[in-house]
Amino acid sequence: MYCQSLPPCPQPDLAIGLPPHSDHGLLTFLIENGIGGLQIKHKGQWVNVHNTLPGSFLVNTADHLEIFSNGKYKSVEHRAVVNNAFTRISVAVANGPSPDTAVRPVDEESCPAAFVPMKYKEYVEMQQSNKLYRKACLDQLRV
Ligand SMILES: O=C(O)CCC(=O)C(=O)O
Ligand SMILES: [Fe+2]
Repeated sequence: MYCQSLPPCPQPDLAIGLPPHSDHGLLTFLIENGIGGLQIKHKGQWVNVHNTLPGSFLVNTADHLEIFSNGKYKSVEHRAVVNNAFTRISVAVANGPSPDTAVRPVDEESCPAAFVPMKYKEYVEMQQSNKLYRKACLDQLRV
Protein backbone atom coordinates (compact mmCIF):
# COMPACT_ATOMS: atom_id res chain seq x y z
CA MET A 1 0.00 0.00 0.00
CA TYR A 2 1.33 3.43 -0.94
CA CYS A 3 0.12 6.68 0.65
CA GLN A 4 0.95 10.02 -0.94
CA SER A 5 0.42 13.51 0.41
CA LEU A 6 1.03 16.30 -2.08
CA PRO A 7 0.80 19.82 -0.60
CA PRO A 8 -0.56 22.79 -2.57
CA CYS A 9 1.97 24.31 -4.94
CA PRO A 10 1.93 28.04 -5.86
CA GLN A 11 2.96 27.24 -9.44
CA PRO A 12 1.37 23.88 -10.23
CA ASP A 13 2.21 24.14 -13.93
CA LEU A 14 5.91 24.08 -13.07
CA ALA A 15 5.71 21.07 -10.74
CA ILE A 16 4.82 17.43 -11.15
CA GLY A 17 3.42 15.65 -8.11
CA LEU A 18 4.03 12.04 -9.04
CA PRO A 19 6.02 11.38 -12.23
CA PRO A 20 4.66 9.32 -15.13
CA HIS A 21 4.90 5.59 -14.41
CA SER A 22 3.07 2.29 -14.50
CA ASP A 23 2.54 0.12 -11.42
CA HIS A 24 3.76 -3.36 -10.54
CA GLY A 25 1.09 -6.00 -9.93
CA LEU A 26 -2.03 -7.01 -11.81
CA LEU A 27 -4.45 -4.26 -10.77
CA THR A 28 -4.08 -1.19 -8.53
CA PHE A 29 -6.97 0.14 -6.43
CA LEU A 30 -6.89 3.90 -5.89
CA ILE A 31 -8.70 6.39 -3.69
CA GLU A 32 -8.01 10.08 -3.10
CA ASN A 33 -9.52 12.89 -1.06
CA GLY A 34 -11.75 14.33 -3.77
CA ILE A 35 -9.19 16.74 -5.20
CA GLY A 36 -8.61 15.07 -8.57
CA GLY A 37 -5.16 15.29 -10.11
CA LEU A 38 -4.72 11.78 -11.46
CA GLN A 39 -4.03 11.69 -15.18
CA ILE A 40 -3.68 8.71 -17.50
CA LYS A 41 -1.97 8.59 -20.87
CA HIS A 42 -4.52 7.83 -23.56
CA LYS A 43 -3.59 7.87 -27.26
CA GLY A 44 -0.53 9.98 -26.46
CA GLN A 45 -2.42 12.61 -24.43
CA TRP A 46 -2.72 13.15 -20.67
CA VAL A 47 -6.36 12.78 -19.66
CA ASN A 48 -7.76 13.85 -16.26
CA VAL A 49 -9.39 11.09 -14.27
CA HIS A 50 -11.53 12.37 -11.45
CA ASN A 51 -13.52 9.68 -9.74
CA THR A 52 -16.55 11.39 -8.18
CA LEU A 53 -18.55 8.22 -7.50
CA PRO A 54 -18.86 8.04 -3.67
CA GLY A 55 -17.40 4.96 -2.01
CA SER A 56 -15.78 3.66 -5.18
CA PHE A 57 -12.23 2.77 -6.15
CA LEU A 58 -10.49 3.65 -9.33
CA VAL A 59 -8.77 0.58 -10.81
CA ASN A 60 -5.62 0.80 -12.92
CA THR A 61 -4.22 -2.03 -15.01
CA ALA A 62 -0.64 -2.78 -13.98
CA ASP A 63 2.55 -4.28 -15.43
CA HIS A 64 2.02 -7.92 -14.43
CA LEU A 65 -1.33 -7.98 -16.21
CA GLU A 66 0.52 -6.87 -19.33
CA ILE A 67 3.20 -9.56 -18.84
CA PHE A 68 0.69 -12.32 -17.98
CA SER A 69 -1.54 -11.45 -20.97
CA ASN A 70 1.56 -11.26 -23.21
CA GLY A 71 0.85 -7.63 -24.03
CA LYS A 72 -2.89 -7.98 -24.70
CA TYR A 73 -3.91 -5.85 -21.68
CA LYS A 74 -1.55 -2.89 -21.33
CA SER A 75 -0.60 -1.36 -18.01
CA VAL A 76 -1.77 2.23 -17.91
CA GLU A 77 0.81 5.00 -17.72
CA HIS A 78 -0.31 7.60 -15.18
CA ARG A 79 0.86 10.55 -13.09
CA ALA A 80 -0.54 12.86 -10.42
CA VAL A 81 -0.48 16.65 -10.75
CA VAL A 82 -0.66 19.18 -7.92
CA ASN A 83 -2.86 22.26 -7.55
CA ASN A 84 -2.44 25.62 -5.83
CA ALA A 85 -5.22 25.28 -3.25
CA PHE A 86 -5.51 21.88 -1.61
CA THR A 87 -3.35 19.11 -0.22
CA ARG A 88 -3.96 15.96 -2.19
CA ILE A 89 -3.93 12.66 -0.29
CA SER A 90 -4.13 9.35 -2.10
CA VAL A 91 -3.87 5.68 -1.27
CA ALA A 92 -2.87 3.06 -3.82
CA VAL A 93 -3.14 -0.68 -3.16
CA ALA A 94 -1.23 -2.97 -5.51
CA ASN A 95 -2.48 -6.51 -6.12
CA GLY A 96 -0.05 -9.06 -7.44
CA PRO A 97 0.92 -12.71 -7.06
CA SER A 98 2.96 -14.08 -4.14
CA PRO A 99 6.50 -12.64 -4.03
CA ASP A 100 8.27 -15.78 -5.28
CA THR A 101 6.04 -16.28 -8.31
CA ALA A 102 7.94 -15.96 -11.57
CA VAL A 103 5.45 -14.12 -13.77
CA ARG A 104 5.49 -15.11 -17.43
CA PRO A 105 3.08 -14.83 -20.36
CA VAL A 106 0.26 -17.33 -19.86
CA ASP A 107 0.11 -18.82 -23.33
CA GLU A 108 3.67 -19.24 -24.52
CA GLU A 109 2.75 -22.21 -26.73
CA SER A 110 0.41 -20.44 -29.14
CA CYS A 111 2.45 -17.27 -29.57
CA PRO A 112 5.99 -16.25 -28.76
CA ALA A 113 6.49 -14.69 -25.33
CA ALA A 114 6.92 -10.93 -25.45
CA PHE A 115 8.44 -10.81 -21.94
CA VAL A 116 11.07 -12.77 -20.05
CA PRO A 117 9.95 -14.24 -16.71
CA MET A 118 10.92 -12.54 -13.46
CA LYS A 119 9.94 -13.17 -9.84
CA TYR A 120 7.38 -10.65 -8.64
CA LYS A 121 9.54 -9.61 -5.68
CA GLU A 122 12.54 -9.01 -7.97
CA TYR A 123 10.41 -6.81 -10.20
CA VAL A 124 9.18 -4.77 -7.21
CA GLU A 125 12.78 -4.37 -6.00
CA MET A 126 13.91 -3.29 -9.46
CA GLN A 127 11.12 -0.72 -9.66
CA GLN A 128 11.78 0.62 -6.18
CA SER A 129 15.52 0.96 -6.69
CA ASN A 130 15.12 2.98 -9.90
CA LYS A 131 13.63 6.37 -10.61
CA LEU A 132 9.99 6.09 -11.68
CA TYR A 133 10.04 6.75 -15.39
CA ARG A 134 7.13 5.87 -17.65
CA LYS A 135 7.21 2.12 -18.47
CA ALA A 136 11.01 1.81 -18.24
CA CYS A 137 10.83 -1.08 -15.77
CA LEU A 138 8.50 -3.19 -17.90
CA ASP A 139 10.61 -2.37 -20.96
CA GLN A 140 13.54 -4.18 -19.26
CA LEU A 141 11.62 -7.47 -19.60
CA ARG A 142 10.58 -7.12 -23.21
CA VAL A 143 12.01 -9.76 -25.54
O1 LIG B 1 -2.01 9.49 -6.33
C1 LIG B 1 -2.58 8.84 -7.20
O2 LIG B 1 -3.73 9.06 -7.57
C2 LIG B 1 -1.82 7.74 -7.89
C3 LIG B 1 -0.81 7.07 -7.00
C4 LIG B 1 0.04 6.14 -7.78
O3 LIG B 1 0.05 6.16 -8.97
C5 LIG B 1 0.88 5.15 -7.10
O4 LIG B 1 1.01 5.16 -5.87
O5 LIG B 1 1.44 4.29 -7.81
FE1 LIG C 1 0.91 4.42 -9.79
